[in-house]
Amino acid sequence: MSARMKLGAFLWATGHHIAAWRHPKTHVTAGIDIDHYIALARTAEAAKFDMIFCEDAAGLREADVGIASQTSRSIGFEPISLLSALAVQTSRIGLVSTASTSYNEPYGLARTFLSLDHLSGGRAGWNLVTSASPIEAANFGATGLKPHADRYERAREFAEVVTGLWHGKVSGHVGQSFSVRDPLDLPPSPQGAPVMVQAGASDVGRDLAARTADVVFTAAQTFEEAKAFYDDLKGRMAAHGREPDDIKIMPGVAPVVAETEAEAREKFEELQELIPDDVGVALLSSYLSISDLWRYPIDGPLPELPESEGMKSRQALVVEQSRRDGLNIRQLARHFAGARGHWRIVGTATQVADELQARFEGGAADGFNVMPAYFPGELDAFATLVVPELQRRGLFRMEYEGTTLRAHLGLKRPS
Ligand SMILES: Cc1cc2nc3c(=O)[nH]c(=O)nc-3n(C[C@H](O)[C@H](O)[C@H](O)COP(=O)(O)O)c2cc1C
Repeated sequence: MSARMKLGAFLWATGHHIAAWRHPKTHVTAGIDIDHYIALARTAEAAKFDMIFCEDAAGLREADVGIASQTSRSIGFEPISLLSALAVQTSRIGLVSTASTSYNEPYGLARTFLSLDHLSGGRAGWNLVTSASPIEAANFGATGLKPHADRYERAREFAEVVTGLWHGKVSGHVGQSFSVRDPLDLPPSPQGAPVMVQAGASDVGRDLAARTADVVFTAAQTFEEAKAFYDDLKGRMAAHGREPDDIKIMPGVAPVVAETEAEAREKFEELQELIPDDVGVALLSSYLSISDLWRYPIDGPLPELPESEGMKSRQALVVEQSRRDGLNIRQLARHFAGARGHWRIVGTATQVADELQARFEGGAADGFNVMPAYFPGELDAFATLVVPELQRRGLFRMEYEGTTLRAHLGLKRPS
C-alpha cells in the first residue's frame, strides 16, 4: 500500500450520471467546450489530484442513435487532442487518455503519446484498451468485433512495441501483427516515458496489466470485490519480475457529496428524476438481454424473462433486486441507469472520506478515480469538501512534491 492515496479526476463532458446533461447546472455542449475543460483541469490541479483522465471510444456509446443522443456523453473531443490543449493550460497535473490497440498502429500511437509527454513536461499517460464495442468495430471495416483473445494478443505485442519505442529500444521489430523499422524521432521525456494505464478485468487483461501497467482502473461495488481484484492483480506481478508497489490500483468512485447527508440525497434524487424513461428502459433492457421491455407498463413489475444468453449474472442481479425491494420497471431503470454499475457514495465529506479510507487502509485500493455526477458542480464539491478532509487525515498530499506524473504516483523512472 502506498503512503498516501492517489486521486484521478475522470472528466466526462457534462458528468458521469447518465442524465447529467439535463441538469440545470450543466450545459449540453460541455463535451466540446475547451473553456469548460480548462476550468475542470485547473480545479483538479488546485486540489492536487495526481491526474485527469479522459476515456474514449471511436464511435457512439449506444447502438441506438436516439438513445445515444440522450445520454451525458453524446458529443466530445478526441481526448489526445484535448489533453494537448490542456497541457499548456496546466503545469503539474497528469494527463491520461484512452487509446485503442485495435484501431491504431503502435508507431503512430507511441509518437503521439511521447509528444504529449514532452510538451507537458513529463505528465502524459496512456490507458491501453482493446475496445470491446461492436459499434466501434463497425467504423473500422466491415469485419466486426475481433474475438477477445485475438484483441489481447494484438494488445500484448502493441504494448511491447510502444514501450520499446519509448525507451529507445526498438528498431527492426517484426512480429505477428506489427513491423517497425526505425526508432522514434523523439528522445525519452522528462519522466522517461508516459505512464501505462489499463482497465482490463478479464484473466488475460489482468495478466497484461501485471506485465506492463503502472496504473490500473477497475469498477468494484463492494469492499470484498475491490480487495479480491487488488490481491489477484498484485499477486500476478512477481511472475513478471515486478514488485506489488510498481502498479497503483485505482478503482472508480462516483460520489455525490454535500454539507449534510440530506442535501446529498436530495442532489442525487434530483439527478435520478432527470433520467428519461426511454433511456432508463433501454439500458435496463440491455442488462436483461431482452429487446421488448418497452412493451410492458413502466409502472408495473418486470415480466417473466427468458433465460439470458448474454450477461447472465447481470440479469440475475436485476431480477433479485426487483423482487427484494418490490421495484417496478421505472424504479429499476433509474436505479441501474443512474449508477451504471459503479461504486456510488452519497453523503457528507466525512462519510465519503470514511469509505475511501476504509478501502485504502484495508488494502483494496492505492487510490481512486473520482467520477463526479455532473460538472463542474460535483468536482468542485469533491475538491472543496472531501480533499481537505483527506488532507486533514494525512491521507492525501497538501502540495505536489514533483513535476511529473511518475513523481506524483511514486513510480520508478523506466530504465
Ligand atoms: C475506469 C474504467 C475506464 C475505462 N475506460 C475505457 C475507455 O475509455 N475505452 C474503452 O474502450 N474501454 C474502457 N474501459 C473498459 C476496459 O478497458 C475493459 O475493456 C473492460 O474492463 C473489460 O475487461 P476486458 O477487456 O479485460 O474483458 C474502462 C474500464 C474502467 C473500469
